Amino acid sequence: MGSSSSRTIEIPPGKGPNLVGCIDLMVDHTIQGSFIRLYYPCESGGDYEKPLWIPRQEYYSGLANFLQYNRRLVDYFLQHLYGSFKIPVEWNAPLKADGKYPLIIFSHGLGAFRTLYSAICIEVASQGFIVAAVEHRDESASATYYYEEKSINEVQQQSSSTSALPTLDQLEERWIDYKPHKLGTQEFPFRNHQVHQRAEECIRALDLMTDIDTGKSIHNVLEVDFDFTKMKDAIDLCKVAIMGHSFGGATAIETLGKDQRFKCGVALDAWMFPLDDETYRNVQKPILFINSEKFQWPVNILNMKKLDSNTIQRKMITIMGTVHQSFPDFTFLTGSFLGKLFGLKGTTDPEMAVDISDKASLAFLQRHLGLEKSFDQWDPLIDGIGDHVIPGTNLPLLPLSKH
Ligand SMILES: CCN(CC)CCN(C[C@]12C[C@](c3ccc(C(F)(F)F)cc3)(C1)C2)C(=O)Cn1c(SCc2ccc(F)cc2)nc(=O)c2c1C=CC2
Repeated sequence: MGSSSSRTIEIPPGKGPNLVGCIDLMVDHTIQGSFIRLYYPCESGGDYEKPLWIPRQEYYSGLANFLQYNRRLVDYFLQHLYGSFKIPVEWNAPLKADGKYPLIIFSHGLGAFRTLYSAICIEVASQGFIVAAVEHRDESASATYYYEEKSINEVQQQSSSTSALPTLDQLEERWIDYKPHKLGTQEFPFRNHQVHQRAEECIRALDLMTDIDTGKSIHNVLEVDFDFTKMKDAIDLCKVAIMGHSFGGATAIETLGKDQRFKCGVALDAWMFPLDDETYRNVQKPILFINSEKFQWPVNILNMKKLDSNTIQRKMITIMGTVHQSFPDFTFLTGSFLGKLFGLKGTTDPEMAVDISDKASLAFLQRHLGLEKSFDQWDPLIDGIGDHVIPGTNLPLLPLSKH
């Protein structure tokens, strides 16, 4: 890492053979709709702009609110630092026509939103996947938005449009901020309700990707001119998996229990608290738990072990020298001093940590989606064999587990 002046902080580009395209998709405009940042293998040779990492100012004030620091100060600080920051993808580039791609649905953590795991999503897409990073409307995101029809009389003032689907000028933007659980109330029912809503949103995202694969005409509320009919027959709907970080890890497990179309899951530092007993009974699919060294605690690990099985592959590894924030993008975007101060970096180099997580994920996805790639070269990582990884957990578990 050069000195702070010469250092360029950036999200690493994908290591795979594909250039990565990116587009935002909201269908329909209501709070029940899907809001996705799509990463996909794209054609090379074009000259496409790179999209903003955090595309709207409102996300910064949402983050400031979530972080419970001085809202105006953090809002200003984050905007000043990251406001013009772009990610290494080709915005609105045409999909690379190369048969059917396996599909990953990605679920963000508490206080995050759809764009903050771009390093992982870009790497997976570069390896030949379509990745749909959903934005949850369960009030767990730092901020998110949807639209409502303007009251009818306002709309009548405008050109009375005949098209059934409203256009942006007839819609009102509505923002939802992060909602902390009310102190003094039970946190479990609140988070459990959210994890069920989050799973439904992942299922609806798969329904939307299924519509896109059938070539159905898609009305993208976000008036970007991406032609989704180009994705007809490009998604292998028999090879669908779900990934998520922290609350998103719990969401991945919940979704696997609800919808058999998802064939396996990768839970990155899962937060198991929101899950109910029925979910543990319902999940019958392979799961890879990739844990950080510092985030986990005994009860959370024991909840993961409740999913151990002799018949269904359930794997757990821990990447040493990592923290909870080693998975989201912020781990790349601060110098080591601030990074360690805010708990955004561990002692293991951030790129190496995410690289290990990505390789273990790809090996697990190849094994359980039946891919014909070379990701099986990283199979040892799934068994906790390799630099900076151990099998299972680093935690000294409760004596209970000895019996
Ligand atoms: C005070 C707020 N208090 C609320 C419960 C705890 C806040 N907190 C620890 C934080 C997030 C932290 C963070 C981020 C980002 C900067 C920045 F400066 F770089 F922007 C700084 C400092 C502050 C590390 C977590 O919630 C940890 N966590 C997360 S963090 C997901 C996330 C959020 C925002 C991001 F920008 C990136 C990633 N996702 C989960 O699903 C769960 C947990 C805990 C249990 C379940």
